[in-house]
Amino acid sequence: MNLGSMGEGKQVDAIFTTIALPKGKLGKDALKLLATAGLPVEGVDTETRQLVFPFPDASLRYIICRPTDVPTYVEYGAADLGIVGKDTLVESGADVFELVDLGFGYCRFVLAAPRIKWEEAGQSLETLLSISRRVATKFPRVAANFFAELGQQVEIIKLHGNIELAPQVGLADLIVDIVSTGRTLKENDLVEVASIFPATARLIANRVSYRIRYRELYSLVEKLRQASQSLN
Ligand SMILES: Nc1ncnc2c1ncn2[C@@H]1O[C@H](COP(=O)(O)OP(=O)(O)OP(=O)(O)O)[C@@H](O)[C@H]1O
Ligand SMILES: O=P(O)(O)OC[C@H]1O[C@H](OP(=O)(O)OP(=O)(O)O)[C@H](O)[C@@H]1O
Repeated sequence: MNLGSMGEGKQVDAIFTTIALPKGKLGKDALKLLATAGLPVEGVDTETRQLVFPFPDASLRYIICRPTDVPTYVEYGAADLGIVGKDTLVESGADVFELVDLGFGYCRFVLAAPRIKWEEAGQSLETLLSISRRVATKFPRVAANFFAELGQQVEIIKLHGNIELAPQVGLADLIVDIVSTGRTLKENDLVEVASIFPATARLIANRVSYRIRYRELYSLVEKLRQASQSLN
């Protein structure tokens, strides 16, 4: 919920609905979803330096965020709605409503190991984990939950990208990362040794604004839900 300026030099107290859009891999599909839902998208680009796109006639504005920041903008109410990968959402631990599985941006979390280590362990996860204790990941919360469920104690090393590098230079024995085509694992001679959970893009909402502005937001959410169904 935000107070916006309505142009013509005239300041009007208009309540904009703010939607946080991710730049990067999900940006294009997010814009396609908005267009399919009949929302304005003229001139919106998730990859430029313009970070706010207001549409006063529709009382709507989009803000362009780093994907990992989308849950934060929504949780704090700087955005009413947001589009974010389930992977990022779970990792953030943000207290938001998860409203719609939008279907695009499919990937899945895996535990992966260097092929040679996996073979040395006789392709047994138990054996592998008895000799491999350091895990590199961009997703420490997801990794910690996964190992806690297995009842395994490991050391988790947080990285910000190119996770597949860590086992090649001895920083870690294993990685927890998202996989889509599997190409990156293959190119780095890593193999999936356990599947954790799948992820797709989600529509999320700020808990307070979704309650207070239920009517407007519900109608927007339904348009987006129907658009996602028609695209999948
Ligand atoms: N290889 C992939 N194939 C398909 N979807 C992916 C892939 N990698 C990531 N995703 C999905 O796209 C989302 C955004 O990924 P992207 O690489 O654009 O940003 P990021 O680097 O994870 O975020 P940040 O820049 O904030 O760290 C991920 O959270 C995930 O849901
Ligand atoms: O299975 P694939 O289709 O090869 O995709 C998987 C890769 O995509 C993601 O990386 P990203 O491109 O987001 O870069 P990052 O390492 O900087 O996170 C993920 O972390 C893998 O490295």
